[in-house]
Parts: sequence; C-alpha cells; structure tokens
Amino acid sequence: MIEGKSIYLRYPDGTMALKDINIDIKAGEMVYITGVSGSGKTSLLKLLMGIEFPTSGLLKILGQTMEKEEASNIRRLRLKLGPVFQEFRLIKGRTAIENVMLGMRFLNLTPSEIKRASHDAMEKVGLEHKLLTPVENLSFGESQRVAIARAVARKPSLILADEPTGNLDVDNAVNILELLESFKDINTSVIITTHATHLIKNSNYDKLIHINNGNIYCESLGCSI
Ligand SMILES: Nc1ncnc2c1ncn2[C@@H]1O[C@H](COP(=O)(O)OP(=O)(O)OP(=O)(O)O)[C@@H](O)[C@H]1O
Repeated sequence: MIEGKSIYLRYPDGTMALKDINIDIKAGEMVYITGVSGSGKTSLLKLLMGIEFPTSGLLKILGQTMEKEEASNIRRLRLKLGPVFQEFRLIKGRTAIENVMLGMRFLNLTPSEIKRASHDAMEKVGLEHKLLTPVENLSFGESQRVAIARAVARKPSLILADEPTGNLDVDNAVNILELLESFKDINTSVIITTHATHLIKNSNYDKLIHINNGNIYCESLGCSI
C-alpha cells in the first residue's frame, strides 16, 4: 500500500524535516508514528496525504508515485484517502452531518448514497444525536469525532490521522484511538501520529515507526516506547 525508499523532505527555508526514510506499509496494517514534538511526524503524514512531496527518494501509495509532476493523478488518489487533520478543518456554519457529507462530494455517489454513508459514519463515532448541530456548538472531542466520521464515511483505503489525541484527557484519547483502530480491516490501513506513547502501550498495532530528528530510528513491534 505504501512504499518509501530513501525519502528526504527539505522545506523551502532549508529545514531538513525528513532524512533517509524507508517505509513499507501493507494493506490492513495499523501503524503508529511516534516521536517528540518537531521530530517530523506531521511532515511524514503530509507526504502520505500528498500535501508535500519528497525532495528526493521514492514514495508510492497504492501504486501512485508521489511527485509534483503527478498532481492530477494524486488528486484522484486523494479520493481513496481519509485524512483526519490536527486542526479538524470542519466548516463552520454547517451542521455535523453536512460536514461529513461535504467530505464525500467528489466521490462518484448519488445524494442518497452520500446521506446513508454519512449517517452510518456518524452512528459509528457515537454522534447520531448531533447530526443537525452546527459544528461550532460541538465540544472538542465531538469535533474530533465528526472529523473522523468525515474521513471514514468515504470508505477510504488509507486513514491518516494527525495527533488525534491532542488536547484530550486520557480516557477520551484512548477512546479516539480505539475508534480509529476499529476501522482497520483487510483493505483499510490506519496510520496515526502521536507523541503520547503512553496511550498506545496496550494497543494492537502492527507497526510502530519511531522518528527522531527526521530519521526513523526504530520500526517494528519490538520498538521500546
Ligand atoms: N512548512 C514548514 N517550513 C519549514 N519548516 C517546517 C515546516 N513545517 C514543519 N517544519 C519543521 O520541520 C520539522 C518537523 O516538523 P513536524 O511538524 O513534521 O514535526 P512533528 O513531529 O509533527 O511535531 P509536533 O508533534 O509538534 O506536531 C520541525 O523542525 C519543524 O519546525
């Protein structure tokens, strides 16, 4: 599903955010990317979302080479991705269910299919009682769940969540991680970044990628976290 060889990412100001990254993530894997603040977790996720491109090296997602020249193909690939952004990116002035439905507007689905899938996703995240609530009236944790519903309603091949536990108390954070983990199946991989390694000690992940200063320095089940 994801194949990365010797990837470097340098931002325009010269910051070398990722160095010699090698990754191999298979369909259906549950993967955590950990590391302290500033280590490069979001940068790696941005590469996987097609928001940034490797400065050098090779990255392929579902067979698609991730490079600037492939922009139109990458736009099509994005329809198969379910991103959950750190800052949620919900549209204010719209209800929770409208936000989920808007996330599906570029998929080739009928309005009633979109409605059905959005309802199902809101039910899965436990928010069927907040469908018509404007998103600005939701709590932080509820907003987080709507952002997850929007990502999973699309039935993506890859769910990518950036620090989904940020600012949540421990109980809610563990609930969110368990919720995200529950979407893993044979066709869907789930990749989550977090600096809160204490929250994932009991998690059932397949891979743990630990980043330090832009380098992967530990990748496996045996990683000590
Ligand atoms: N757009 C940018 N331009 C220049 N440097 C950047 C940019 N975005 C991130 N960086 C730098 O790249 C490095 C990695 O940042 P990144 O956001 O990937 O870290 P992170 O591990 O996700 O951190 P956090 O846990 O705080 O979100 C940091 O030194 C950061 O300052």
